[in-house]
Amino acid sequence: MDKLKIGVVPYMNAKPFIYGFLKKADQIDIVYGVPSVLPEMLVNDELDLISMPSVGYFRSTGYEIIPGSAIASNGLVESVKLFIKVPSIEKIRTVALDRDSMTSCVLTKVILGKKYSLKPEYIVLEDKQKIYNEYADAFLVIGDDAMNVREEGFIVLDLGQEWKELTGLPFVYAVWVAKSGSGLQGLSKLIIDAKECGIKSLDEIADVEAARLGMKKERCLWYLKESIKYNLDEQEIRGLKSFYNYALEMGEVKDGVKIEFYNQ
Ligand SMILES: C=C(O[C@@H]1C=C(C(=O)O)C=C[C@H]1O)C(=O)O
Repeated sequence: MDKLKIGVVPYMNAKPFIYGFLKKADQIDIVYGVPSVLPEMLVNDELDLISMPSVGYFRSTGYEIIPGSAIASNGLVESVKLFIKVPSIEKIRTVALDRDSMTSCVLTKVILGKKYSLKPEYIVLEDKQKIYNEYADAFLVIGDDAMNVREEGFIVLDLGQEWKELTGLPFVYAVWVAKSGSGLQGLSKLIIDAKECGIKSLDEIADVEAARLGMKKERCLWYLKESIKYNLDEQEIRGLKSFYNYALEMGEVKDGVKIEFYNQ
């Protein structure tokens, strides 16, 4: 039988799932890609299943969400941050958005628009090192890099926390998605099993990640245990629907997309 090709983000937040997938290397091939490139690989049938940026799901049809798992936060996320260079939030006129991101680019627009009544110009942040130059007033950085930015001289907004303050809900950055009618069996169990295996091994994962990223193990463990949430339960689904409504109002997603679950 062909191996299942799973596309995942290369960040620490996906490592609990990856840890479990690696235990089934005889059945699974893992392909790493940043959030802005994975959806296209699913469309082109290069992959069977991906951690789909929530916005990617809401921009298309023909996908289904595998129940039970997500990459989410309920308050502080630590790895999705807006670094503001101007002296106050109200002074932001230009924002450079991490080119690797899809969901958090729209989250930035929702937070600045709805919480701070701002409509800045948005440009692309091609190279994260450029945030130390002053070519925009604020910079969105996601993933592991966001945790290693030198924060002196910036006002920093944690967008997971900002979302929680705006809505009182968790925020879902990515869901697990396959094409509708792909006929693949047992996907929900496969992902839940992988996640449970990873969650039992967070201590070991934190050790590896600390060495990989040059970070303290305690910080990695806190991030993996407290900041990132791995389940897609009722509250997360409410957060996802609320985000869809905001994104729709801002013209960022397709009209009429439903949250459809994969049930094979
Ligand atoms: C929490 C994060 O979530 C990621 C952010 C995404 C995005 O902004 O498009 C997509 C997938 C997630 O894995 C992060 O990048 O740190």
